[in-house]
Formats: sequence, C-alpha cells, structure tokens
Amino acid sequence: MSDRQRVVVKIGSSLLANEEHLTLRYAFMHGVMEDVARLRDEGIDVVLTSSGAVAIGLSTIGVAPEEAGLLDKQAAAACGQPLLMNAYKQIALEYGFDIAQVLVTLDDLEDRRRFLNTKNTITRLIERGVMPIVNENNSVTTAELKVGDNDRLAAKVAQMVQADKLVILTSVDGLYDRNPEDEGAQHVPVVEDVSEYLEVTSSVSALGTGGMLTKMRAANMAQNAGVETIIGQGEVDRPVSALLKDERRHTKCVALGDPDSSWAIWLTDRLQQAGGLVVDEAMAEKLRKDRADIGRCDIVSVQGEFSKGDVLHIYDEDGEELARGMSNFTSAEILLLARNTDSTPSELLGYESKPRIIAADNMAVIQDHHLTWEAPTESVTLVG
Ligand SMILES: Nc1ncnc2c1ncn2[C@@H]1O[C@H](COP(=O)(O)OP(=O)(O)O)[C@@H](O)[C@H]1O
Ligand SMILES: N[C@@H](CCC(=O)OP(=O)(O)O)C(=O)O
Repeated sequence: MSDRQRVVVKIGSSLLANEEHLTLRYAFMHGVMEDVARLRDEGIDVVLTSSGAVAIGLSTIGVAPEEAGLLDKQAAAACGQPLLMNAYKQIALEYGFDIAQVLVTLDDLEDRRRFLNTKNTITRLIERGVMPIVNENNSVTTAELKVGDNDRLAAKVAQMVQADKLVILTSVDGLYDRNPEDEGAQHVPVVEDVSEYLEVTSSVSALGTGGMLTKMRAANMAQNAGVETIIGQGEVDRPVSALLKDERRHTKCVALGDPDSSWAIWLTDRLQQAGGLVVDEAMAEKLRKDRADIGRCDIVSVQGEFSKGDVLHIYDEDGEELARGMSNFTSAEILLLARNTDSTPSELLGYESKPRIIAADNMAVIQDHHLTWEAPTESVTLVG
C-alpha cells in the first residue's frame, strides 16, 4: 500500500476563463500546476476535476454565456475541452509531469459497473504517475441526463479514489452565512451539518454553474465518505498547498469519523433520482430501524419509470425518505407484481426471478448525516 496521499482538487470556470473574453487564464493555470508539481514532490497525488470547457468554447462559437442554450453549451464543450486539455498538458510537461483526460457522463457514476470501471482507470493513472483531469462530457449530456455540476462530480471522484481531502477552488474564500455580496455577510470557517446552509447559497458567479449550493451538496457527499472538504479562493499564490497547510482563510467541512462502507456510500450518494417507491407503514417501521428486504406486498406506489439495477429512493406514506436501494425489477414489472399478488412472478413476467423487489443487502438506510431528496411528484402511479 502506497503511503502517498490523494487530494481531489476542483477548479471552477470563473478561475479558468476570463469573464470578458472567455479565453483561458494561463497565468492562473501556471500557478496551480506549479503548486501541483510541488505537492507531488511532497508525496501528494492530485486528481483534478476541471470546469471551463463550456465557458472557453463559447468564444469559439461566438455565443455569450447568458444567451447560451443547451445546444450551444454542447457545442461549446466540444470546442473548449481540447483547448483546456492542451493547455493543461503543455503546462504540466513544463513542470515535469503528465496529465490525462477522463471525460464522464452520469451513467459512468450512477451505474455500479461503470463506476468501478471509471475508478479503475483513474486509479491506474494515479499509480502510473499521470495526473487525471476529470470533467463531464458536456457535448453529449442532455437536460435530463447530466451530472450538472462539477462540485458533486469532484465529490464523487473523491469517494471513488478514497481521497484524503477534497479542495474546491473558487472565486470566494469559502462559505458565508448569506450571499457574500450582501451587507454584513459573515464568513463560516467550519461546517459540520451542511443542511444548515442550503438556503443561503443560491447565487452563482457569471460563469459558474451551481454556486455555493452544489459545493455544500458536494461537501456532504465527501463527508459521508470520511473526506474533509476545503473550500477556498483559487486566485492566490500556491492555492492548493496554502489551503492544505491552513495558510489562507477558507471553509472546512468536517468528515464523518466513521464513514459507511463504500457500497453503502455509493447507494446513498446519488446524482439524480432514478425513481421511488412508497412502502406501507409496517415496512416503513422496519426500515426506520434497519435494512430489510422489500417484497411486492410492501409497496403502496411506484414513482417514475426506471430500469432494473437503478437505485430507488424509498419513502413512507408521509413522504419521509427512509432508504435507498437497487431495484431487481423495472418500474413496469413492479407494478405488475404488486397489483397481482395472487400470481407468481414467473406467471406474470415469463421468467423465474428473485422474490424481492429490493434486497436488504442492496440497500442503505438514510441517516441524519444524509441529505434527503423530495419524493418525485410526477408520474406517481398508485398500485391497485
Ligand atoms: N452563502 C454563500 N457563500 C459564499 N458564496 C456564495 C454564497 N451564496 C452564493 N455564493 C456565490 O457562489 C459563487 C461561487 O460559485 P460558482 O459561481 O458556481 O463558482 P465556480 O465556478 O467556482 O463553481 C460566488 O461567486 C458567490 O458569490
Ligand atoms: N463541465 C462544465 C462545468 C460545470 C460546472 O460545474 O461549472 P463550475 O460551477 O464553474 O464548476 C464545463 O467544463 O464547462
């Protein structure tokens, strides 16, 4: 086992792109890469999650950020991503190391097999001394199927590589108790419970995507996996090491001391909601205590259209989220099974199948440290 540390660093668009001309900010990139080179010498492997492809590419297609629709952003990402990687590569080589591009889509993180495949690629790059630079492949993402923000993408990468720390470099020196532009806004140095700050973090910078809200959500995902998150200003000398060494003001989101297993973490920290199940009170009571197999007789309603293997959010009849678990059936199959409990699964489905809708082994119960999701309001299909 290597004694080198792993740090995931996320760099926001506002640091990488000049706001007026939408060109790359080379001097900033030089500063970060020099810092990374030094950290590597000190035994810290860095994985970058870099935004900027869309912002940079908008100048190529001649569209202003505030006017860009989905198609413009897809086209811009295709133009900007190679420019970004070319710059990273040239600068990294000047500092004596090499980089690699890892472009992912939602399914590369939400589908277990693809998640492990992505993990293997990133891990092997680190082991071979090459710095992975991860971004979402925005040229092919749609409004519905996307990670959407690189803060949570970076948190997923931190979970994936079991990072020691997640450093989020942005245009402010951390979290404030309200929009930092507002008079009297106070800096928050330490966050234990991110849910206290979700209401105060809505605005974004001109080029940013999720603002402080997605950073808080990302910090929660990291803390669930035992990873501390540091959010700080990127526009300073040695931005990463200054934050790691506590030399600059920042916000620290503490890590859970006793994180769940990586399987439970993967099940609970979702990027999108694939679908939901409402269970009856008897099953809800069980799930409030521990994991349990969910059978077809326990289900009250099915929410959304989903596939076999999707991770579902499980609610009680009052809409309280209780657990998340991997479905053994499609939504249509569950409706058929739950509406016709007198018939066997093989009679209904035409094949032999496991009797459980969700097995306890493929489930994680919601705990106080998880951020819960609202039950989907659309396409709720009542059984019966
Ligand atoms: N409560 C808050 N504390 C700190 N920053 C906040 C808060 N609410 C909104 N923001 C805004 O979040 C922005 C940073 O997020 P974002 O624009 O998405 O940057 P990035 O491109 O680095 O991800 C800052 O410009 C800041 O004004
Ligand atoms: N993947 C996108 C960036 C998405 C994003 O989260 O942007 P930001 O809020 O600036 O970190 C891109 O490369 O342009």
